[in-house]
Amino acid sequence: MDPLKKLVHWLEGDSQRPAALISSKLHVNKVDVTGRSLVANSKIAKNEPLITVPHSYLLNYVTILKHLEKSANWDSPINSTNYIYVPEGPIDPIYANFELSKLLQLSSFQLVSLYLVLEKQKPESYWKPFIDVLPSISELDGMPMIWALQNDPIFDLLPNSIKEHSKAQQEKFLSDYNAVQEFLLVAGLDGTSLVPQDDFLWAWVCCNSRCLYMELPEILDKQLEDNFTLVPFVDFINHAPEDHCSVSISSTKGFQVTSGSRPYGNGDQIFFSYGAHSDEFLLCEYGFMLPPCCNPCNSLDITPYILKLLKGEQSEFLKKHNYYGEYTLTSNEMSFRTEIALATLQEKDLSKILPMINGMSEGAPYKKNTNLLVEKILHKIQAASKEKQEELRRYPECYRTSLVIQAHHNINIICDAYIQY
Ligand SMILES: C[S@@+](CC[C@H](N)C(=O)[O-])C[C@H]1O[C@@H](n2cnc3c(N)ncnc32)[C@H](O)[C@@H]1O
Repeated sequence: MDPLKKLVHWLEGDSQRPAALISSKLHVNKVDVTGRSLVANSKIAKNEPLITVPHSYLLNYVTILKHLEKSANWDSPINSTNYIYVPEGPIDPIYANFELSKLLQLSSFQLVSLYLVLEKQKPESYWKPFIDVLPSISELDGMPMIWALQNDPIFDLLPNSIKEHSKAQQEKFLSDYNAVQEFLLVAGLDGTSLVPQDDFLWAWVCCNSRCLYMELPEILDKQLEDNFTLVPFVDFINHAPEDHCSVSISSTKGFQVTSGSRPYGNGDQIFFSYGAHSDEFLLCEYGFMLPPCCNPCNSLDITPYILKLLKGEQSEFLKKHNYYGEYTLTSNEMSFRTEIALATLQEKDLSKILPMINGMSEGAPYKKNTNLLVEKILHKIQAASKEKQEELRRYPECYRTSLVIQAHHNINIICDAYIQY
């Protein structure tokens, strides 16, 4: 049976497992570039229920603890999880080694990724229908952090801000991998053969690109970023900048999707917004960008260029007033932080900047030089971007090079909005 049909069959439940609800008006489409997507196959009204996935099919810290307790000599610290179905079956000798106190030190990313890798190795996992439809690592090849981990020279030709973002992700990934290896070592297991780095990378990027917000019980004492779950079928919904359908989680029913504030016609794709994200963010975290000129959240970070120009006293002033760093521009406007920093650069008497910070002055005397400074910085950025694009021509065209070109194109659109030719 086709993996997608197996997933739907699994979600239909049986005499023991609850049933998910998937509207017959939804169809899963498979396109090369955007992967799978959900499409309406007949008219859908406003606020129509489309999908409900019970907790028994959600993969997160809570459900994993419930599955692991079967093989361990401890009970999950989360009370009243009887609503989560766990199949009968033999004890797993690997999970039997897991100590609760050590397990609870793992973050959501660490635990869910570890569990995905171990369950993927089992021919009979309860989660198999879900795991079999998760994307392969090659389907997530748009994520530059993967290029960096593979030492692909094309990574270097990306704009600096994307490189910085990806390097931070890479560090987080490696630190999560080390934490999991440490956990397995303490459990007396051979971590590197049980969880090879490439397998962990697959699981980690699946979590990163498919996680949906779900608050974890307070007793787990986790960080904000740990509050996520994976949700089969709902994770086929692609991103659009404006909200289409609405998603929510109920403690009794599970994860729910309704059509939201607009109706759909036959053939319309169902989207929801992953957040107000720029193409740079979408590329780093999800491995894609919106079509050129379609992303209203795109901005250009000129922080390093401004920081280089600031004198000690000016930096101290900006730090004192919480205006140090995060200087951005969109094609329509420069951020207020950027305006303050550029005015500070021009002023000897820094007390004169305070009325601007307090909203009592628009800073008119600084505007002309501010625009000149911005132009100068953007010329430098454009020159660096041009150099990288020329270097890129030495490489054969491929998906990665097309993404690098678009990333530079996005920069040029913003530069062109400010530079007088
Ligand atoms: C939650 S999944 C959505 C379903 C996914 N397309 C699939 O095949 O399973 C998120 C991934 O879908 C892709 N994606 C989401 N929205 C997209 C969009 N607007 N354009 C292109 N790819 C998109 C990206 O690969 C992203 O990492």
